[in-house]
Amino acid sequence: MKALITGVDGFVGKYLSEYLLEQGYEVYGTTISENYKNNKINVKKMNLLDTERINKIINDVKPDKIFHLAGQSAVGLSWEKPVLTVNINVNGTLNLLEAVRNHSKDSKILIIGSSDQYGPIKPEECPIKEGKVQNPQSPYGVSKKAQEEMCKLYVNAYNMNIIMVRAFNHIGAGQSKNFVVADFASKIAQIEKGSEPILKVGNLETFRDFTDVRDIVRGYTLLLEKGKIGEIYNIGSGKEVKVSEILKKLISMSKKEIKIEIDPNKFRPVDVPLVVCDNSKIKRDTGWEPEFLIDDTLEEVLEYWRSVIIERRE
Ligand SMILES: Nc1nc2c(ncn2[C@@H]2O[C@H](COP(=O)(O)OP(=O)(O)O[C@H]3O[C@H](CO)[C@@H](O)[C@H](O)[C@@H]3O)[C@@H](O)[C@H]2O)c(=O)[nH]1
Repeated sequence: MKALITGVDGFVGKYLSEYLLEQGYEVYGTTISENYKNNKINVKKMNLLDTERINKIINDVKPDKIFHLAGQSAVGLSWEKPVLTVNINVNGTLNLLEAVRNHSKDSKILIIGSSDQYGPIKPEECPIKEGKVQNPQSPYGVSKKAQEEMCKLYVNAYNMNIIMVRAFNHIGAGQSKNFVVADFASKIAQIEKGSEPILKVGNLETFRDFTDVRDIVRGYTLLLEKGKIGEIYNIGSGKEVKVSEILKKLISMSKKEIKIEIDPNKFRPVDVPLVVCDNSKIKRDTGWEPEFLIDDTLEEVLEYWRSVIIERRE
């Protein structure tokens, strides 16, 4: 069974490729980077906006399963780079769909969307079901909604084998500092290594549903094995945590005295206050259950940053 992961060198791609290898898949992965090497899988350099290259790779590999992870995934960054975000997330996905339609129509494709597509949610609408009307409030959320609309069209018009997932926040070792847990943990590790003991943070009042990335990649794999074509699935733990609580937990794992400073530059023009996943559909159709506990994942993320941050010498 051949699986192709776009964006294999990203945070989720690295975990997914390991998991698929363990499951016995022959793994192919695309990257935009010149430097990514992994001799356990077949790595192909590919830019999602290079249609010729995408067509060639899909035609050569003809994967049984495609996990489309490549994209611009940071909500904060999408406010700074809205055009890039839409180009990669909408046009890039469309280029992939066209290549599959032309050269490998039987491939099953998992398209990664986001809970950010829902936009602001009232407490009484939580946990959020897939049927909730979408009202995205960031360039990123709008791009992911548009991506999904294109996919629905390709299922209806061309009978393509596409399953769509809306992922809620996920965390783990190796995630970029654009995301809140990695941002906080990396700064705590820096402070432990001698930086000024001031932790600058953004909006601590929001609630998010955090899931360990290892649970997420297992869910993605189950969706392409057992999910229904043309359907949309939420994936997330089903539990909400306040961002201030995450900060408190991480700081309590450190022996250093740390002063918290609210930095207005870290606030976003619009920030969704509350997100909680109703995961009953993915559980029902695939048997997926989250396994990791958030406190254990936070410990591991902090340990990871401790291992990569170098001692500061004055
Ligand atoms: N990054 C960051 N966020 C902070 C900080 N302080 C507070 N926050 C708040 O922490 C929350 C989570 O921020 P992110 O980790 O950047 O995640 P997100 O905006 O919820 O987006 C993530 O989740 C989506 C699913 O809901 C994903 O689709 C998206 O790709 C991303 O992973 C936001 O309310 C953000 O304002 C900080 O110092 N850094």
